[in-house]
Amino acid sequence: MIEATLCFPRRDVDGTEEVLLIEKRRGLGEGWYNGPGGKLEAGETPRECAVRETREEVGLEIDPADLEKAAELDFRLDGERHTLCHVFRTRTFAGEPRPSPEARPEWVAVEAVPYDRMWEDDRLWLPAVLAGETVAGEFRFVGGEPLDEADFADHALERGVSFADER
Ligand SMILES: Nc1[nH]c(=O)nc2c1ncn2[C@H]1C[C@H](O)[C@@H](COP(=O)(O)OP(=O)(O)OP(=O)(O)O)O1
Repeated sequence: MIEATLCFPRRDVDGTEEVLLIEKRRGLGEGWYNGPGGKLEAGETPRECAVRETREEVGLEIDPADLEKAAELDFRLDGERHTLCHVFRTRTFAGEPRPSPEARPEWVAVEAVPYDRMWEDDRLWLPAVLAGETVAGEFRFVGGEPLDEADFADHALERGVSFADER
């Protein structure tokens, strides 16, 4: 099973709530919008991975302590656990987003998140994450690798979960 992260930086511009998304330029979900993120490296905690991936992909610096854990997503493919994704959000970061070979960053109004250009599961959990809730979800795909070409089948979502035991 792969362990991965997603990070959603937030800001308020003259009363409009925005979230930093990326258009992914390569890898899983290429061509779709998502948060910065990626796979854990050996010895890394999810929090450390989210900080590193956000730095590598869009150039923002985040103190790991400023990340708030928002979700745990269990992506299953053909009945097997495929990817466990840890989702974080933060309003505290340094720097200006810049593009990289992996990602083209874009500040988007929370009211205008392009769900039709994202993973099909995102519309089920991202609104809650952007509303400040905590969620745990299981999302089942069928049809074989790669995950981003499989068919989304069904899901279960729990709200108001506690991540107190986060490593
Ligand atoms: N169903 C899904 N919905 C979603 O929103 N994000 C998903 C997802 N399944 C995987 N992801 C995200 C989690 C993680 O941020 C990313 C993993 O993609 P990659 O394998 O391309 O990782 P990396 O960006 O680390 O790539 P490498 O640099 O090649 O390791 O995709």
